[in-house]
Amino acid sequence: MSQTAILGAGVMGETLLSGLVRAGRRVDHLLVGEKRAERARELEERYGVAVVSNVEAATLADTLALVVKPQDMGDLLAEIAGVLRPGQLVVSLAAGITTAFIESRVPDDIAVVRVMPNTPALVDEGMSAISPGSHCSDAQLAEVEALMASVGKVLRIPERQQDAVTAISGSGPAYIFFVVESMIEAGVHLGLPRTTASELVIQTLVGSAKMLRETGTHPVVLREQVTSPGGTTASALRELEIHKVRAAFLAAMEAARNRSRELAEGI
Ligand SMILES: NC(=O)C1=CN([C@@H]2O[C@H](COP(=O)(O)OP(=O)(O)OC[C@H]3O[C@@H](n4cnc5c(N)ncnc54)[C@H](OP(=O)(O)O)[C@@H]3O)[C@@H](O)[C@H]2O)C=CC1
Ligand SMILES: O=C(O)[C@@H]1CCC=N1
Repeated sequence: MSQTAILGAGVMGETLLSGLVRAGRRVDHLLVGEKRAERARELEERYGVAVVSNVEAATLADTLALVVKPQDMGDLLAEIAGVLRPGQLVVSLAAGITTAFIESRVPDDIAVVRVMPNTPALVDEGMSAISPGSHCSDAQLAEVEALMASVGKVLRIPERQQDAVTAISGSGPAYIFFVVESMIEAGVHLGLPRTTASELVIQTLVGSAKMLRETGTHPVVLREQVTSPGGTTASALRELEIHKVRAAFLAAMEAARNRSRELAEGI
């Protein structure tokens, strides 16, 4: 089997690494590029994976997953470009960074794929959107699809949709955690013990998510089923509308989409 290297093993890089290990990928077919010695030791102990320099990883691996911050991508590409060879596949998981940005910094015969993953990959419920660069073959795109399928669902999308996808599923888990946190706090305000409020909210979230996925019913219909005429839910939803929560979600996701575009310009 071919060697895969993960360059940048922070939150998302380690999430991918752990998912590949869980999916049965042999650790001797994985490499990690990490510059901090302490972090390298931690990853070696936790996964038994070899942690090497970026240049060594880029020399040895067939597929390179770049999982550094968008602001660090230029430096990383400058560091490894000289050792890249024809036939290698570069997969970027960074927000904002376009395949054109990467292609302009690596040799012509390197295939590039852009991926927007999310952290639920940690529990194999990730959502990844993938887009091929200008000279990526179907087989190479399928390889990335298989790589990300080991930690959840994968969608192929045109690259022009990547900034919007980043705003929805890439950042999405944070919005959901924010809602959960807010509901737990509300439960505490209403006098419930924090543990009770947490259990109620988390199970409600899991149950609602399962209903959405398993019934395929539109969320409006599911919401209406909960909303008894003149009842408690109608009172709550009226407050959410008065406080413009729907408009706030739209504004928030537009801001995330715009930030993704800015990251591409190195702002
Ligand atoms: N977190 C998330 O939910 C998601 C993140 N992403 C993308 O994943 C990427 C990483 O994000 P995230 O994991 O959150 O960020 P982190 O800061 O947790 O991880 C980035 C890692 O890259 C390391 N790093 C920086 N420069 C280099 C280098 N030259 N060589 C090797 N490693 C390097 C950093 O080390 P050090 O700390 O020592 O600088 C750090 O460990 C970003 O591009 C982000 O857009 C995409 C979707 C979701
Ligand atoms: O906040 C960020 O920039 C990254 C990209 C999507 C989720 N986290």
